[in-house]
Parts: sequence; C-alpha cells; structure tokens
Amino acid sequence: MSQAEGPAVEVSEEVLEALRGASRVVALTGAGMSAESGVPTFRDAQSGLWEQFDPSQLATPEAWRADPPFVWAWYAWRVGLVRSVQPNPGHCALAELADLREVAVVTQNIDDLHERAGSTVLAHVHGSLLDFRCMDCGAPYDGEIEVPTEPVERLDPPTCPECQGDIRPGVVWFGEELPRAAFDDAVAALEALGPGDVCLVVGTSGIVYPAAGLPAVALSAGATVVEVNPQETDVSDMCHLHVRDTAARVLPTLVE
Ligand SMILES: CC(C)NC(=O)[C@H](Cc1c[nH]c2ccccc12)NC(=O)[C@H](CCCC/N=C(/NCCC(=O)O)S[C@H]1O[C@H](COP(=O)(O)OP(=O)(O)OC[C@H]2O[C@@H](n3cnc4c(N)ncnc43)[C@H](O)[C@@H]2O)[C@@H](O)[C@H]1O)NC(=O)OCc1ccccc1
Repeated sequence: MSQAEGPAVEVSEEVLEALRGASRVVALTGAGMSAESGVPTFRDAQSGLWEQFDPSQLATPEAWRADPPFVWAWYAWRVGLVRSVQPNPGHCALAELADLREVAVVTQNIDDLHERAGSTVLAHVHGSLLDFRCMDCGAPYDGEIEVPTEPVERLDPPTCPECQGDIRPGVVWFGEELPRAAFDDAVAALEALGPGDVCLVVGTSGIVYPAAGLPAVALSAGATVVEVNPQETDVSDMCHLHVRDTAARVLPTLVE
C-alpha cells in the first residue's frame, strides 16, 4: 500500500496491537471516510454541505413535499459528484483488511465508494444515493436519471412507470425512520463483538441519531473502540483509543 503524502502517520503501538489481536472488526464510517475522495462532508467548516445548503430545505420529507424539483436537483448533482470520484486508500485498506480478518462495514454514507473499493457493506443505515424508488407506491426505479454537472436550481424527478408518482432518492431524510433491517444488522454485528475485537469509528461527528449511538453498542459488548478522525467528536469519549489523522492516511497502516 503506497505511503501517504505529508508527515509520517503516527499510529500508536496500542492501536496496532489491538488490530493485530482482533479476530473481528466492525468499521463504522461517516462522511469523513469519503472526504479524501472529494465527497464533501456535512459539518466541516467552509467545505461542509450544511455550510452551503440548508438541510431543512433539502434533506426532509417536508422539503420534498414542498418542492420535489428543488430537492431532486440537489440529489441528482450529488449522484454526478459521487460518480466522478474514486475510492481513496482508506476505502481500499478496509477492503484489504477483510482478507485478513472478519470485517463488517456499517456506513452512514450514501455513496458506493466502499463497494467500489471491494468491500461488502453490511449496512447503509442512511440509505443509498444510487437507489431510487417511487415516493407514492414505493416501487424501485432503475431507469436512467439526468445528472447535472453543476448544481442546478430545479430538475424534474423522473416519473414512476407504475403509478406516475415522483421518483425520490433512496436516502433516509431527517425525521424518517432508518431502514429497520439495516439498523438491526448493524446493532447485531456490534453486539456480537467481544473483548479482543475492534470497532473502528472513522470520520463521523457522532451528531446524528440513532447512528451516533452505535459506538456505545460496541463499548458495552467489550470491544476496543478506536476513533480515526483528525478532530475530537461527540463520540470521542465512547472510544478507548484515538488516531487524530485522516482515514486515507491511517487505515492503510492498520492492514498487516
Ligand atoms: C442533526 C441531529 C441532531 N438530528 C438527528 O439526529 C435526527 C433527529 C433525532 C433523532 N433522535 C435524536 C436524538 C437526539 C437528537 C436528535 C435526534 N435524526 C433523524 O432524523 C433520523 C434520521 C437521520 C438520518 C438523516 N440522513 C442523513 N443523510 C442522508 C441524507 C443525505 O445525505 O442527504 S444524516 C447525514 O449526516 C450524518 C452525520 O454526518 P457525518 O457522517 O458524521 O459527517 P459530518 O460532516 O457531521 O462529520 C464528518 C466528520 O469527519 C471528520 N473528517 C473530516 N475529514 C476526514 C478525513 N479525511 N478522515 C477522517 N475523518 C474526517 C470530521 O472531523 C468530522 O468529525 C451522516 O450520516 C449523513 O448521512 N431519523 C429519526 O430519528 O427518525 C425518527 C423516527 C423513528 C421512527 C419513525 C419515524 C421517525
């Protein structure tokens, strides 16, 4: 695995030892995991999406009902952005780690970069940007979608061939319930961890619930919880060990 750009990556012997001894690893990933691929996070100063866009106007069922073309345009732009980027060395490292240990990836991310890096994702707890369904009858939609290269104000969502309803992105909006099966699978994988196993908490601010409660499940299961994040977060105190550096720089050093 290529050496990361910039200053040497400092990963403590404790963290390396914890990974070496682990038979099972659950990786909980957030927007920071895809940041070095060029997918903006939500809350990072300046570059975060919620710095530029108002989540209540874009990521809620109410926003959709009020103005579907306005919301669809934003998600179609994000589809274009995700299609234009590549997995980073962090995504690739997690895929490689799965050849050495039992690794389950649980992600809040709606992109497909883990899968494109070769990982089998156990749960997309906030849905997927590349899954579409009818807002009215719920029928899955796999037709072509128009993808703007630049953010556009409005774009008509496709029409459902079954009921002529509007097609919506398969993501979980604020105020919407998480996909039950995915969330249950995530909790079950964390509860199955034990002493000697590891939960990696990578690139999440730990602000959005119920996903932000997942590290606590690993903690009470007795696993070693390791945070990989350049910043302190709302879940840092649920983690035993912290690596204050980026996903693409740190995760490759854990593959041994
Ligand atoms: C804002 C927050 C307070 N609000 C919530 O949590 C709400 C309300 C709520 C529920 N329970 C609560 C309890 C307390 C308080 C509030 C609530 N939760 C909900 O609404 C959830 C739904 C939440 C899901 C919303 N959808 C998203 N995304 C999809 C859409 C879209 O993407 O457009 S959430 C969105 O933000 C989430 C969190 O963001 P992060 O991934 O953590 O990213 P962030 O930018 O915040 O942080 C990035 C981090 O990475 C670090 N970083 C940066 N670069 C790097 C790098 N290179 N390497 C490593 N790390 C890096 C940074 O330092 C930073 O720490 C992501 O998951 C992302 O998916 N639904 C629900 O509760 O439904 C109920 C219900 C129950 C039954 C029946 C009906 C209803």
